[in-house]
Amino acid sequence: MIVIDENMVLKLLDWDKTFQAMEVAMRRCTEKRIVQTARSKTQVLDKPNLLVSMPGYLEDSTFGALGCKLVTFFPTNSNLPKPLPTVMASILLFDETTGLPKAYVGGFEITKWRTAAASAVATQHIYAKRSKPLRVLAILGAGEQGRAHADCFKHCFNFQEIRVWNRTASKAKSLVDEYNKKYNTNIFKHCESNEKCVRGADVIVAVTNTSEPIVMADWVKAGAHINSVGLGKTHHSEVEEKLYFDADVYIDHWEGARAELSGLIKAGVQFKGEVGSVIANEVQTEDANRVTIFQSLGMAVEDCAMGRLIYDTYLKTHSN
Ligand SMILES: NC(=O)C1=CN([C@@H]2O[C@H](COP(=O)(O)OP(=O)(O)OC[C@H]3O[C@@H](n4cnc5c(N)ncnc54)[C@H](OP(=O)(O)O)[C@@H]3O)[C@@H](O)[C@H]2O)C=CC1
Ligand SMILES: O=C([O-])C1=[NH+]CCC1
Repeated sequence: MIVIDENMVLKLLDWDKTFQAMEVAMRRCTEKRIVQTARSKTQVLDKPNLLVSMPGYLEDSTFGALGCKLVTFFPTNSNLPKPLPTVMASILLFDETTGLPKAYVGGFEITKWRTAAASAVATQHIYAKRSKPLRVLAILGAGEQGRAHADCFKHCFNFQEIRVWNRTASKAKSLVDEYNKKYNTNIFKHCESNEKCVRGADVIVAVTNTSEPIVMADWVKAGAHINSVGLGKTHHSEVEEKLYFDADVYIDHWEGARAELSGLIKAGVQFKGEVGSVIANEVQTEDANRVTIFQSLGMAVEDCAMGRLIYDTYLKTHSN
């Protein structure tokens, strides 16, 4: 079995290929060329800490794979004397003919990259391909995912302003300073409040652990697109609930949504469709003034596609 550790994974990752892998995973999902069930969650007794297993099979000549991601979600890690990431992951790939384990692939970087790229794919297909404005991006949350989204959206789109807000302001300020230097630009701007960050933004990315809404309906401009990524207490705690009734809400996978968005479903929110069906041009939002929301849950087959991409790239670059 090949071991591809986090350092190696980071060397092999590439935004364009990650975007392509997410497009394929989402599209195959809608074409029913995947198998994945709702994730199973093992909670560490009375703590909020979870071990989550995400097995999946994706049929595709380029990105297809049989694999399982094991992900830990330990929000208490941020309070440790030496903080550790709150989301960590490992991916196992198996030979789809024999079932033999093929590779262990570190899943920490992959989880960041593929989640950010899934938001970018959703933004491209639900929003940008309708020739909607891409002037101001608002990122709420400057943790691992906030940083990955900042890199990914800088790479995939051409925003004139990328605003960043974080509950702990110093982290957003560090991100802004670091990214303006890294990209030799001044488009990254720190926002003192989530309201200032959201008002007037064309595209909004929420990537926090909040269990209280941080994107209020009245602040969101007509026709804006929101990627809500954070898990929080439920998978829809970042956006004020009333906005879900006035928006077209897209999901990554029906089965995952039924299991993990039961709160929204019980409240009566209807989902417009999977992102895969938008990629396939089967569903689209027609009204330019309607807000769109991608409620990102994350899918096992996204990790399968990434495992395959990294495995193949590793073999190509380490042929001996
Ligand atoms: N949909 C998907 O596919 C995936 C979703 N996720 C989810 O994305 C979220 C972010 O993950 P990640 O960046 O790795 O986590 P980090 O721990 O690195 O960052 C957490 C962020 O949430 C903020 N936050 C925590 N509590 C609150 C609160 N009450 N109000 C406002 N902000 C708060 C933190 O702010 P501060 O700095 O002030 O503490 C920080 O910006 C998590 O909920 C995670 O489960 C992760 C992977 C995949
Ligand atoms: O899909 C994923 O890996 C996750 N979703 C929420 C936390 C981790």
